[in-house]
Amino acid sequence: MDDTTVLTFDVDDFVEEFSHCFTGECRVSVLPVLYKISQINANAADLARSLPIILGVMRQHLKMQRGMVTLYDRHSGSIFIQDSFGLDEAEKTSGAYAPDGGITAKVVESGKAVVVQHRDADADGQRKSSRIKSALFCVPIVHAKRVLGTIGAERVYMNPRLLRQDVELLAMVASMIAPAAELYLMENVDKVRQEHEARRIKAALKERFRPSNIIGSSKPIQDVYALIEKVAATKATVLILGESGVGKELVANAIHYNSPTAEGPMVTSNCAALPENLAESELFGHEKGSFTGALAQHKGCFEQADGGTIFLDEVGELSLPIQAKLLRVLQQRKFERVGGSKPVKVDVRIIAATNRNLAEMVERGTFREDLYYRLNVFPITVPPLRERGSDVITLADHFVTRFSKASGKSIKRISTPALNMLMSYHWPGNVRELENVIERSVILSEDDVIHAYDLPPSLQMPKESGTAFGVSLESKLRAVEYEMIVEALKTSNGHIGDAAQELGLTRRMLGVRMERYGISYKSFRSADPRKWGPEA
Ligand SMILES: Nc1ncnc2c1ncn2[C@@H]1O[C@H](COP(=O)(O)OP(=O)(O)OP(=O)(O)O)[C@@H](O)[C@H]1O
Repeated sequence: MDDTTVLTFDVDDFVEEFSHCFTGECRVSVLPVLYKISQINANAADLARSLPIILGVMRQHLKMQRGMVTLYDRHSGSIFIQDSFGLDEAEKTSGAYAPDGGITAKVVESGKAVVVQHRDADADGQRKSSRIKSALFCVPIVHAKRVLGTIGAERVYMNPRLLRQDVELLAMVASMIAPAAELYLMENVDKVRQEHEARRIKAALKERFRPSNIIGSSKPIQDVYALIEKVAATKATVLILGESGVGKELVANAIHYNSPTAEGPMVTSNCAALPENLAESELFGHEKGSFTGALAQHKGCFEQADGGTIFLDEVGELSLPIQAKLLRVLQQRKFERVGGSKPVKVDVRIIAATNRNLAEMVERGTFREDLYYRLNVFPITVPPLRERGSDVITLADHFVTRFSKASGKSIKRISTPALNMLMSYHWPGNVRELENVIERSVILSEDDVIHAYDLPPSLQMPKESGTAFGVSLESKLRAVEYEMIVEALKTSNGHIGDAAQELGLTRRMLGVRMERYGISYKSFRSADPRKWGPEA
């Protein structure tokens, strides 16, 4: 059992209160360390270079087990770990502290030092001795009355006087490095913020691209999940095939973020968007002065992806000369930058995707056969939405939740006729089209329901979609009439009399209309609102 005490100090009071410890043998051991740190600070003009040395002194001379220096960006309200030792990978890569949690945040908020002491205690929690087992402490880096960051450390202490002395020492180090921290934040604020943003986006992407976040539970998409799981653990080249908008990029991300190099970069290059003359430089980089406008050396996508994954989207669009270069990288894992002669070696996993029929392109001579075989090591075909059955509804529900949340609406359901239309449509644009359709319908919706008339006319085309409605005024009116009848029958639980009354029609008039649309009252005797067809 241990017993924990948290103490908060104004650093100046603290230094005064414990200055008695700054005598005798303590003082003798502290002075050389302080001198060393002040030298480091004076010699290393910028913070990024002096911090590793200061942390080294903390580790070697002060025998601390963990140490970290954080910086505080007051504009974004974020606290970043600028440098550290002894932290585990997760702590290091998490990179930032939420301002509302932990002692670092407390120190930034209050501008006061915090010391957390762990003491030995009996099994019943009674303090056994005043001996401190270990302590965690954190002091603010303050300049011109503004908190710029913190220095924190953890150590096992047998002697409480040593703890006081260390806190005092780090408070002095903090005030020594404060001007350099101020300068660093001023000069690098954009970089610091971008790095933080990149970390945040990466964390968000990782979350978003977990296979469990790929919506759908139909058999064809479950087969895709199984392939993702199998191949993610390997370094094999993957070729993702499927129509436009089926979710190929999502699959590529799921493979990367579940692979052993998930912490490495994931660089996407859209091959279709690369102009012929720039494609080589974009993919493989260029040397300074290699062509007009090459003002500096540029690292291409392959180099940027070193240690991670490159995703070559729309690979079927690459020209034959670039295909030849790509083949060489796949064979040798090395290339030269444009205008360069030194080979660059990279360790990159390659994922390519296309909505084209590459085998056919090989036959026509527009895609290199050898490259095709190099890419086609582990093909994954993502099925079109029209073959995924009720995934349409699951995805539609998912997008309704997402877009209604984003727009501050509280849409609760999709009406039965609207679900019917979604299910009958052939979705040439696949999930992307469904996403756009739902986003639009959420904007149009005026109550907490997505109605058939909130859906775009393209979904009401009889020839393509197989629904009963067209785009003319007449057919729109029929769509509305159909929906009103279905809704009234649902409300009345299939009682034609009640439904007719609600609609202001006679029973006979409603019966005629129901017959016209092939609606049976029986299917509304079920209370399940998720039954998407009146005949279901
Ligand atoms: N199963 C899914 N679950 C959730 N969202 C999905 C799913 N599949 C696709 N999406 C969404 O649909 C949109 C299109 O997906 P994506 O860009 O991955 O398709 P693609 O096949 O790569 O398209 P293209 O061939 O045009 O590049 C994205 O916004 C994506 O988030």
